Amino acid sequence: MGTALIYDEEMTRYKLLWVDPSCKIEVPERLIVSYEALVKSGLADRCVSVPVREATDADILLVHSEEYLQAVKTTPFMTLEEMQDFCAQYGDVYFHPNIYHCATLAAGAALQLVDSVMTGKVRNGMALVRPPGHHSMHNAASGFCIFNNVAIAAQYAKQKYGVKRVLIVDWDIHHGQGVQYCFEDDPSVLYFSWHRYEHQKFWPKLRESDFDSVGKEKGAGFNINLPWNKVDMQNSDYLSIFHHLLLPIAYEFCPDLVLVCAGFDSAIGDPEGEMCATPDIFAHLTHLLMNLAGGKLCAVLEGGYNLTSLAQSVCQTVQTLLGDPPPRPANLDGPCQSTVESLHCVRSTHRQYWSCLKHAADLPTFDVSTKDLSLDESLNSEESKEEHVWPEPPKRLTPAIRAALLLPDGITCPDGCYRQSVSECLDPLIVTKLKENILTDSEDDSNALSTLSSLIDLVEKMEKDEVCSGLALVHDVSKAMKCVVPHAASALKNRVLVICVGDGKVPIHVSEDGKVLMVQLSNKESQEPESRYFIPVCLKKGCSDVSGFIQAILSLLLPLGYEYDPSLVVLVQMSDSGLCESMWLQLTSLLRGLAQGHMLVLMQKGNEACVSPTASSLLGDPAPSLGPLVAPLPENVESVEMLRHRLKADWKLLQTTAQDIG
Ligand SMILES: COCC(O)(O)CCCCCNCCCN
Ligand SMILES: [Zn+2]
Repeated sequence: MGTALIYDEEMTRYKLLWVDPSCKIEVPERLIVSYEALVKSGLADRCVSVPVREATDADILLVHSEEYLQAVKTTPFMTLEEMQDFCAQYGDVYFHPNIYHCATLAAGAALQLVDSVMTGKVRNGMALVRPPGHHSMHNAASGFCIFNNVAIAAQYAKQKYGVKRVLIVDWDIHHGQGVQYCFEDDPSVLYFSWHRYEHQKFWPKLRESDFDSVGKEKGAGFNINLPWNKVDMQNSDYLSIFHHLLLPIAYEFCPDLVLVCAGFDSAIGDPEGEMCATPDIFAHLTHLLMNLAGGKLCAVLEGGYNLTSLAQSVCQTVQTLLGDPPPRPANLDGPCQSTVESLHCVRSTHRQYWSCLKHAADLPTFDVSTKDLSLDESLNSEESKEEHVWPEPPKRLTPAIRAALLLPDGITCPDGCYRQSVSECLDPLIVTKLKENILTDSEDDSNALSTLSSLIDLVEKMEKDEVCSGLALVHDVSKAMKCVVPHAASALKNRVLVICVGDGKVPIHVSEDGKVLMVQLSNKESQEPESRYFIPVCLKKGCSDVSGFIQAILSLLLPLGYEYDPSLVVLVQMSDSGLCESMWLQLTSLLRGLAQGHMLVLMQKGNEACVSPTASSLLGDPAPSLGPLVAPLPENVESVEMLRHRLKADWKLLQTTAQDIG
């Protein structure tokens, strides 16, 4: 199934007709440069083009009042003065004779996207729309928004498709107060928004945008606000919030549909956001959401005012929706102090609502609301705002072969995958190396020899970007590891992240040089690790504690993986991994976000049934939903937390509390 792209140039046909400094950034070119970048990059052609439609009155009345709709309907017939008077009652929004029509198309586009995804016509999609939506309220326009496109889409999905749970992720840099108000008491819609806040000094300057607005009555816990109290936030800050706040709750909530208020004013260069996160981060944010709801994800454009970073960010998002692995995240750092404070506050505030946060620390004792008087922001006047420059996002080449499989005879190769032939012509150099290090002389049977040298051949194709990912079903995964890992680590620029799932003994000694980072997920008592680069994660009852396992992945393994930034991931399914298939597929899919998708999966013969589903993960298909999660086993939470506490000095992306940051 493909990716829908919804765009209609009619939505470029309105603009600001008078002088208003607060509205001048919302220009038609925003849509034009975004669409043109998708066309120029060839991404538009890879999408399924879906037409817009006009939202009906009934659609709009799902969120807005009759009188508000009627009032907006009169604007096309207003004089300029009447329009300006009409705007004066709202904040930071302008009207135009054609804006009502465009607003019905923007809302209609979001509904077309929901229809396309919910009917299975496409897997996911993006709608490029204006006017944006997340500020508009039941009775009022606000912040360039007329109708709340995403809120209408959520109500529509519930009403028309009986969707039980909708997750709305709002990565726009402004708080979508309109969405918050709409679903405040509704436990079927989980609204997550991060937003520039600066202790209520930044627009829309609302007290209810702070982290303690958790929702009301039945909706308590289903509204999550992450305030950015400083600017210049970076990729590490954004990833930390996803790993330690949004994703654990999202997996526990287990949505049937994910809607994204995809505003790109949170990208570097934007005059509103003044953040430093680079456009490629949106590939990772998208990727990290794509394994929820079985991949049913609808992204709807909100803000984004730097035409360069907007266009780049839109392309990063769409390319990931198409299944291409994200680019390697450039030089991640840890989250900054302000981020960790906000993270700490939100986690402890939501602890009572979400079992994944039960272990979260208490609210910090120090007064988090200390205005940072040291650097008076007002000094930060126009002149001193240096022009941000950033490199073009890395070319995300899509290797000719997305997944190459090395399978024993008799096992069919799943569709879309390339069968790695067991090489006949063995490279004598490799043969000797194998004989010396791996094969005991007794069994230098040609079969093992050819399998292992084919494995090496596969890894080399991955290094040359001829192949994106690989899967090998072998007799002995330990031997395969001993053959592949040292070989891959020996290449100069390589860093190899090895994840072993299962209780077998890891057959590789991990040196301190950092070329290999080994993580073993098993139910073996966690002994003291031999080296800084061997991390044993002990999960009782194997991996049947699904929520304990997903917690370990999201708040331990992924932060480690992103910070380590490997060039290759080797994922080993030891014989007795005891992992349920859907958990295994979530792990495979999530790890694809690393190493630009260069992942080699080693599976023990006997797990034939798992080959095809794993291959579809390697092809970019979303993993099936895990279903609603119960509380993780306390002893698993305990062991993961202890490990995290021990490792966070070395691995800064593991920090979640103000104390952590030291
Ligand atoms: C939902 O639309 C996307 C948006 O959130 O970006 C709208 C932002 C309105 C920002 C209003 N203040 C502008 C001050 C100009 N310096
Ligand atoms: Zn915005």
